Amino acid sequence: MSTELTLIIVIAAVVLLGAVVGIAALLRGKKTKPGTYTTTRDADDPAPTGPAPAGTDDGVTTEDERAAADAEASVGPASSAVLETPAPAAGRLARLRARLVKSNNALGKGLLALLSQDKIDDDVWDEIEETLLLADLGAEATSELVDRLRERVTVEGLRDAGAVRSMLREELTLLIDPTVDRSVASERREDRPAVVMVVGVNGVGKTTTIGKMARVFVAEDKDVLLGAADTFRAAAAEQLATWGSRVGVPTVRSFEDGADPASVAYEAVKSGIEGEVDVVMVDTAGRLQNKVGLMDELGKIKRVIEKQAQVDEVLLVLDATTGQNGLNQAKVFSEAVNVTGIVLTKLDGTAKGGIVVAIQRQLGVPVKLVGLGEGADDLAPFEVNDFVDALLDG
Ligand SMILES: Nc1nc2c(ncn2[C@@H]2O[C@H](COP(=O)(O)OP(=O)(O)OP(=O)(O)O)[C@@H](O)[C@H]2O)c(=O)[nH]1
Repeated sequence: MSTELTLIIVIAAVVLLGAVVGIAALLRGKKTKPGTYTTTRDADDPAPTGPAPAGTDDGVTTEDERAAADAEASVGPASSAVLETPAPAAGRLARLRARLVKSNNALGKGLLALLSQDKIDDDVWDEIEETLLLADLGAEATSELVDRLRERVTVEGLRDAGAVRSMLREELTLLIDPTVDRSVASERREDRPAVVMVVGVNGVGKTTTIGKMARVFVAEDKDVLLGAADTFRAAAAEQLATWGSRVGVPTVRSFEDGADPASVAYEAVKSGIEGEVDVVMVDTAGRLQNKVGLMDELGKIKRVIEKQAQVDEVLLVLDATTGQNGLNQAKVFSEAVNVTGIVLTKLDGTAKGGIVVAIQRQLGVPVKLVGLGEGADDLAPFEVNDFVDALLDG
């Protein structure tokens, strides 16, 4: 073979290889613009930044527009030297069951013992009722459950311990309602990320919950972005950014004292749209000078976000140990923003697991997630069957 022919073959081979690599790259597609991160999980990804957005003329108040235009949020640290690998979310409630069992022995064991007695007279029914009320089930659900159990005991007669257990399991399951959709919006809709706002009074565990949820989404291989719109408490943004950086999730925050929370929320969602992430989670303040101010602020944050994307989920975080007080808070919040789900935290620290039932029934909003400890992965999707099992099998 002549040298020229060999040269031609080599050149042709190089051109062919280049074409194949080029086509492969095109086929793989590009999710984000150059300069923005392609996944939140690469430690060396540059964080997205962008100019402050301008207000729009779609009928939202001037104040809201100014909030959007004044945004000066910036992205906090997105990388950490060693990224943690969060535990998968599936089956977490079952895995964390011991935490519930420990705190809810009184409810499950108490009911089983009472219902397994040879003779269930009025005094026993009173005790059953008291046990349920003490577990924070609420008056309405308690009387409904007692009526149902009385009817069944009368019709079906007294049974052995196994039968009593399965009767209780059936009735508690019905009460908590296994048919309710408890999924949390975390899928992109057309060209927008899912937007999740997290609200609740201070100290209930909002920031911690967002951090834990970010880990759940990362475990599901989703791109996540956090927005630190709790500008009331200076350390809150730092706390949120730290949670994010542990799993390579960036946080949009403002370094300005007392920055407008709506601006930060706007910037976060804008970055999320530009970076084509799957889900943006916005943390909010739980404390302001007064209740009216807080509620106004939450409404404003939501309206400002909605200039660019629908708010798919408003999660209200409630501390399970606060009982009835938590319910009163919930009512106030649901007047300000349309709450779509409850995260019940600190369920590991209370024997009052019945609050799950009371909250759902009184608010008409499902419990979607439960916090079962301070650990990074101590948050579980709420599963009715696992929850009832934990109550009864302690
Ligand atoms: N035992 C237990 N502790 C929890 C749980 N969730 C949160 N906590 C703790 O509750 C405390 C308050 O949590 P934060 O996330 O700071 O609360 P926050 O609602 O963001 O508070 P503000 O930013 O002041 O509004 C922290 O010490 C958390 O570790 C849980 O499920 N179980």
